[in-house]
Order: sequence, then C-alpha cells, then structure tokens
Amino acid sequence: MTTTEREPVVVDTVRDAPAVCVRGLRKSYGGRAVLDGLDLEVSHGECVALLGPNGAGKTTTIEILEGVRARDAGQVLVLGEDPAVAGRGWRARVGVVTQGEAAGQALTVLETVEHFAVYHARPRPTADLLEAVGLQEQSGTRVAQLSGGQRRRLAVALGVQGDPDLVFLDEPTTGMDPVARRQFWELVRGLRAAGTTVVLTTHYLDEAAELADRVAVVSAGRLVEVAPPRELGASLRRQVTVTWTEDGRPRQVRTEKPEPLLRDLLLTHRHQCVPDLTVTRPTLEDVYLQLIGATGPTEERP
Ligand SMILES: Nc1ncnc2c1ncn2[C@@H]1O[C@H](COP(=O)(O)OP(=O)(O)OP(=O)(O)O)[C@@H](O)[C@H]1O
Repeated sequence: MTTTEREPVVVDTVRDAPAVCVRGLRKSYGGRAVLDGLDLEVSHGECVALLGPNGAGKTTTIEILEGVRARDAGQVLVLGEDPAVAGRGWRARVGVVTQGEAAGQALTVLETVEHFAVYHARPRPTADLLEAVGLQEQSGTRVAQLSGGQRRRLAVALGVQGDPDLVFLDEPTTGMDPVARRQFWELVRGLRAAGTTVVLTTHYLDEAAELADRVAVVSAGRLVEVAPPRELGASLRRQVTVTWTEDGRPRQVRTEKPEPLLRDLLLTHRHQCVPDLTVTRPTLEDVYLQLIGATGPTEERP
C-alpha cells in the first residue's frame, strides 16, 4: 500500500447507533394522549432509569420498546431494529421483566427456570441464576407458594436467563424487602459489568441513583429531563433553601446566593441565634418533585 492509499473507513451503523433510539413517540388511549412526543436515547452498555409519577407513561413506553404494544407515531429503534416488526433473532437479544406474573403456579422454582431455559440458545446456568436472585433456598417451592417479593425475583431471573444484550425491567423491585433489593442491585451491576444495556422503571429514587448512569424523568408523556443522577435538575440544585422562624411564623426563601440573606438575618438578630435557621440544598427527591411539578411555590430571591 502506498502512502497515498488509505484503509477504507468502515462504519458499523448498527453497532455505532444507540442501543435505544426514540423520536417523537406518541400513543393515545381512547383519544387521550399518554405519550406526547417522547424522545430518548440509551447507549450500549448504559443503564437508564425511567422515573415518573403514576400514569406518566413509563410502562407504555417500555412496552412499545419491547414490541408488545403498538405506537401511534414516532420512530423507535432498539438494537438497530423496529420492535414492532423485529423477528425472533432480535427477541433473543432482549430480556423483559414485566410488572405481571412471569410464570405459572404449579411448577417449582427450579422446574420453572429449567422449563424456560429451553427457549434460549445459551441460557445462564440455573444454579447461577437462582443464586444471583437469592432463590436457592426456594428452588423446591411451588410458584404459588412464593411471596410477592420472591415472585419478582423469579421474574427477574427469567428476564435475564437468556443473557440478553439489553434488558427491560419494569418496576423490578416493587414488593422486595431491603435485602432482596440490594441483591437485585448487585445482579444489575453484574449485568452492567458484562456490558448489558439496562432500561428500568422505578419509583425508588435511591434505586435510580444507585444503578442508573442517567435518569430520565417522564411526566405527562414527555421527557422532562435526562441526566446523570447527580446532575439532574442542575439549575434547581444550585438553589439553596433557607428556612427560619420570624415573629412566630415559618419563613422559607429559595436562592442561588444565600450569603446576602444570611448576612441580613444575622444583622437583624444582632448575631444572636436566628430561630430554627436551616440552610439546605435540594436532594434528588426535591429535584424530582420539582421537575414533575409536584411541589408548591416558595419565596424566590435572584
Ligand atoms: N390498555 C390501556 N387502555 C387504556 N388506558 C391505558 C392502557 N394502558 C395504560 N393506560 C393509561 O395510560 C396512562 C399511562 O399508563 P402507564 O402504565 O404507561 O403509566 P406508568 O407511568 O407506567 O404508571 P405507573 O407508575 O403507575 O406504573 C395511565 O393513565 C393509564 O391508565
């Protein structure tokens, strides 16, 4: 090869495309818009948590991405294919944990896991899977006799049994006790470490902060904001809330620069104790509640 010749640049468009790409997604039920132009991108190997109030459209979104619910409009690509028409090869690469029951009632946990193993080309070993979700001791228990949290664990086991490239988890830890939740978090971290893309919905802010590279806040069928948990609502986070009691009444001021207010307060009180003075920055929960418009107005200072 001469110096003027170049290696051809090969662009693998499927590999370079995001794992999930959603543009202008719309869905109505009976004329009522539930998804109103939602946009979302998830990179390969990323974990994105969808957060939003009840009825925001999270499950509808995730079911459209799984290919089990039809959309009205918008573009959707999951692992480079449109889920509405993707075939068996695509399905084998996508794991799903729904909010509903994943298995029949009469079989034992072990029988259930082994029963579903035949649907996968390379199923994860049953013993590993039961250990990962903390169900070893229940392997001989019938599904009908499992607690709600144990059933969620079984659903998670079945969702990741085929070692998928991407897994959708719809409220995976609802009903789990704190120990089971932490076990589940470990399982998700293990999936992430193996390069699996994870899209999950949750109502637990600590779970989103713990697991997600980015949190996508959905409200009224639109994406309000998407950012790493620590950066979510950056402008809101700069706001400091100062509270104190004045003439027996609680006062609250939100400001980006609390110093002048604090100086005024200290001067007014002649550098004595300002009653019930607190100075706080918003938590993830505060930011989330503001993003979805669930908190009332407070006094603002520039
Ligand atoms: N099959 C359906 N027919 C009619 N309305 C539906 C249907 N499925 C969902 N909805 C409505 O669409 C809205 C969004 O529901 P969705 O389940 O997507 O919300 P969500 O954000 O997942 O809520 P939650 O946090 O409570 O699970 C809700 O008002 C719900 O009642």
